[in-house]
Amino acid sequence: MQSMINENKWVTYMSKRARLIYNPTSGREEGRKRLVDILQRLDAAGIETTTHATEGEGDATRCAAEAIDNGYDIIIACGGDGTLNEVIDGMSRKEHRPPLGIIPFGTTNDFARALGIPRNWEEACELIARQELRAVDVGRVYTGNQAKHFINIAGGGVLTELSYEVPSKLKTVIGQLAYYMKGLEKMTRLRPTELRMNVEGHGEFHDEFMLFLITNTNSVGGFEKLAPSASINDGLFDVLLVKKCNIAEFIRIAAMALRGEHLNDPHVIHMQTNRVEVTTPEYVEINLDGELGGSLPASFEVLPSHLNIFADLSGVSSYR
Ligand SMILES: Nc1ncnc2c1ncn2[C@@H]1O[C@H](COP(=O)(O)OP(=O)(O)OP(=O)(O)O)[C@@H](O)[C@H]1O
Repeated sequence: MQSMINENKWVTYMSKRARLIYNPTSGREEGRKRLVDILQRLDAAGIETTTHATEGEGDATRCAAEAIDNGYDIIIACGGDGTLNEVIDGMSRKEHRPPLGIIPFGTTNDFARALGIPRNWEEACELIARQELRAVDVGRVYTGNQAKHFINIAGGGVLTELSYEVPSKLKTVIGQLAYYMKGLEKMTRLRPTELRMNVEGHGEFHDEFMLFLITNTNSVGGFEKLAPSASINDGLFDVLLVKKCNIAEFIRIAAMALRGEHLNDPHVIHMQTNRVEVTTPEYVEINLDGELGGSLPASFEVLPSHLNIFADLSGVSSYR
């Protein structure tokens, strides 16, 4: 607590304590280089910030949970979608969840893009300083009796394995292009998977599918029109299924998806729901926000308005 004299009156104000969790290897390692500037900017806004540099997988999850236990007023995730996913996972398990700030320094930054959080670090800090909060839905997935969380997308099928196959060094050097290069390589290995999906309100789907996607936002892997009706606070997932097809058809559907014209294709099934169960006789890995999240069988549910995130409520800021 600090005190100061303002117009001859003693005014007492509480400065806020923030825990900034950053991944020094994210994107082009920009977060690490900008750290001092970020701390100065937050300090000027009355936010006293301590930092934690993540050392590897799972570290951001642990650190976010500890920060809540230690009574921090604000948690800030600084990195890419993987770091953000881990922070959200750590926070979503807790009963008390302080506001979350996001400074995007990753390669794709899907969630920041979906929320209109600027890619420019100064503008992202400005949003945190302004302290306008937006409630957002979080996805919870159970595999066995283990629960994990995602903010942007969950999925399975051959192409969703893409993101964790791109080596981080390659991502650092050439950014988003790395995904597309790896994607082209993967096309040659494309094959369908037998899935049984129980979609609340829509019934059971049992067929061979190229992939399934369960999205919480409308911006996924650079495809900004993948689920045009998806909203981060409607209490619903958008589910997309692509039925068995050949490589040429799949490339055609992917090209249509870039333009947001895929939903009427006969190979594509699109639904909105708050709960999905997926089983398969095969071994199918699950992708959560771009990272490996276990394997099927799994059940997915929406936690409506589970987190409060610093965002621009006027809609003026945008990711660019
Ligand atoms: N010090 C570290 N060295 C290597 N990997 C780390 C380190 N700290 C965290 N990680 C791992 O790196 C993963 C990816 O990080 P992150 O998403 O922030 O960056 P990115 O992959 O460049 O961005 P994007 O996910 O937007 O493509 C995290 O899920 C985390 O498990």
